[in-house]
Amino acid sequence: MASVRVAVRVRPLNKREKKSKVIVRMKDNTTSLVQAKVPVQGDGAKTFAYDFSYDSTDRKSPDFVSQKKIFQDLGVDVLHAAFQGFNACVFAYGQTSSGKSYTMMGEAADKGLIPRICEGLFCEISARNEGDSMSFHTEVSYLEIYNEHVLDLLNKRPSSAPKGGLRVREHPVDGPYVENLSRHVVQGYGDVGELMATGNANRTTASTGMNDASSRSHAIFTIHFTQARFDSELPCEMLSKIHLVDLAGSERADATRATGTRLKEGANINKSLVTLGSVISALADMSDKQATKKQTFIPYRDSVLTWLLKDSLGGNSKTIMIATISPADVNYGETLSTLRYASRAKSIVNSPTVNEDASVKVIRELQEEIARLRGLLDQASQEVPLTSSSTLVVEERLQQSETKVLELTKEWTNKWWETENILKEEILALRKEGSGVVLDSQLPHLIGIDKDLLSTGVIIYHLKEGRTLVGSDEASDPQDIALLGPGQRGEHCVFENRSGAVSLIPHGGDAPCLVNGVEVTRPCQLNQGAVIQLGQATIFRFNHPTEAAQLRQERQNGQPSSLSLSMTDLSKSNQNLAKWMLLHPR
Ligand SMILES: Nc1ncnc2c1ncn2[C@@H]1O[C@H](COP(=O)(O)OP(=O)(O)OP(=O)(O)O)[C@@H](O)[C@H]1O
Repeated sequence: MASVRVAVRVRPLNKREKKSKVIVRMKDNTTSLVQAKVPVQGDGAKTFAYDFSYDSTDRKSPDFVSQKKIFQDLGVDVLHAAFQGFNACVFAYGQTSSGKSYTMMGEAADKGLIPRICEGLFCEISARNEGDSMSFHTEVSYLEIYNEHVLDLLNKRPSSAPKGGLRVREHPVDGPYVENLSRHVVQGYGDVGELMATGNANRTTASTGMNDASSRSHAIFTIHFTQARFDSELPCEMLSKIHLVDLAGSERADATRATGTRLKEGANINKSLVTLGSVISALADMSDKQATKKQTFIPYRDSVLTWLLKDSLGGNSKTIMIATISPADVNYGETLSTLRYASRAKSIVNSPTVNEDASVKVIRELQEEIARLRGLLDQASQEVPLTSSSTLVVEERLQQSETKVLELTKEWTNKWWETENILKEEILALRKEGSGVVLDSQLPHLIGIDKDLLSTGVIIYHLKEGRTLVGSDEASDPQDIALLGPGQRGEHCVFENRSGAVSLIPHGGDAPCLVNGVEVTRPCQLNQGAVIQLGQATIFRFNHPTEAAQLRQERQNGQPSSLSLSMTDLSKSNQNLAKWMLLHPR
C-alpha cells in the first residue's frame, strides 16, 4: 500500500499580476493562503500540510525551489520505482497559467520533470549496462485528450486518425489502454527529445485571457520500460509504465474571457477535471471508510482522462500529484480550491505491485514446482518410501516440468535477444502500430518480397552512400547483396547512392533488371515505392524515407504530388511484370 504523494508549487508573479499582492506563504512542508481583503483574527491564513511545499516565487530567495530540486525530490523516486518494476505516475493539476507545463516539460534552458526523468532513465541504463548483465528496452507514447477525444501526438497522419479520436479499451489484466496508439522504441535521450518536440508541437494550445500559450488538452506522456536478466539461471523480466501527465487548466470562463471554441474546450476540460475531482473524492472516502469496509463506487469511466489513469488513482502505481498555484491575490478562489483538491488527494491509497512478465512468472512457478518434486523424491529415498508407481508419477511430472522450463526459457531468451539485436542497428526503429509492428529505417533501402511461399521474415537491405554490388556467389569479387534464383548473374547490377539520390545501374547482357515492370538497360534513378525485379524471381520494393516524408508533407499541404509512382502506375507496373514473365518463362 502507498499513499499518493502530494507536492504544491507556487510560481513567480507574472506580468498580468504585477499589481497583485502575494498571498501564498510556505514553511517546511506547509502552504498557507492569506486572505488579503477580509482580514479576520490574525491574518486569516488557511494552512495545509503536504509532502512537499515548493516556493518558486523568487529566484534570488534562499528558499527558492528550482526545477532541479523538484527532479531530485520527485523524479528520482519515479526512477527508483521504475527500476524496481513498479508503475509510476506524476500528474500536474492547477489553474490555467499556474505553471503545470513549466513544471512537467519546462523550457529548453530549464528543463522540467519529463525531460529530466527521461535523461535520468538513460543515464541509469548506461551505468547499469556497464555493471551487470541486465538488458533494457524502452518505448514511449504521447497522447492528448482534447474535447474528450484521444489523439496520438506522435502519429498525426490523417489516414490513421479516426474521426472522434482513438478508442479506449480495457485489458482484463493490464487495464485501460488506447487502441492503435503508436509506441516508439527509444535508445537514448536524443530519440526521446525528438519525439517530445514532435508531440509538443502537435499539442493543442491557444492564447487565452490568462496564458499566451495555454494547453487546451490533457497530455499523457508514457514510458514503457522493460528490464530483463538471468538471475541464477532464471529469467527475470519486469515491465513498468510511467505516466507523466500535464493536465489542462482548471478554469472559470469569466477569468479566461472564453467564448466560442475556447468556451467549449473549457467545458470539456472541466468535465474531465470534475470527474477527476469525483474520483479523488470517492477514493479518499473509501480510504476513510476502510475501517467500516463500505464499498464506494469510483466513476472512472465518466471521463476519458480518469479511465486512462485508473491504475494511477487508487490502483497499481506509485503516484505523485503536483498542484501548481499562482501567488497572486486575484486568484485567491482558484488557489484555495486547488489546495483543497490537493489535500483530498493525499488520502488516496494505491496498491503498487512489481509487474512481472507473464511467461517469466510461469517459468518461476514451474521452478518452484520442480524444487518441490525434487524434495519429494529426496525424502522418499531417505525417510518415507513411495510406492514404485508413485515414484514414477513424480519423476514423470518432474521431467515434464523441466522440459517445459527449458522450452519456455529458450523461447523467452530468443524473443528478447532478437529484439535487442535488431535494435542495435541504430538506423532501424521498431514501433507498434495497432496489432502490427512497423520497422522504420532512416536510410534508403530495399525490402525483399520473396516468391518462395515457404520463406518467412522480412529482409531489408540498406543502400548506404556509395555503391552496393548485387550478384551471386559466382562473381569473382564478393557482392554486398548475394542472391540466388533463376536469371541471377554473378555480377547482376549495382545500386549507387550519391547524396541520397539512388540509381540502379544494370550490368546488361543476360542479367535482367526491371523497374516498375519495365526492363532497364541504362542507369535509372529510383523513386519512393518503385518495384524492382532482378532476374526472374527476386523482387524488391524500394523505399526512400526522406523522399516519402517530403511527399507526405506535400500531400498534407494540398500541393500537387510529385510522387512518380501513383496507384495506376503501380497496377500498370504489375501488368508489365506479368507480361515480362510470360515472355521470359523460367
Ligand atoms: N516556476 C516557474 N518559474 C518561472 N516561470 C514560470 C513558472 N511556472 C510557470 N511559469 C511561467 O508562467 C507561464 C504559464 O505557465 P504554464 O504554461 O506552465 O502554465 P499552465 O498551468 O501549464 O497553463 P495552461 O493550463 O493554460 O496550459 C509561462 O510563461 C511559464 O514560463
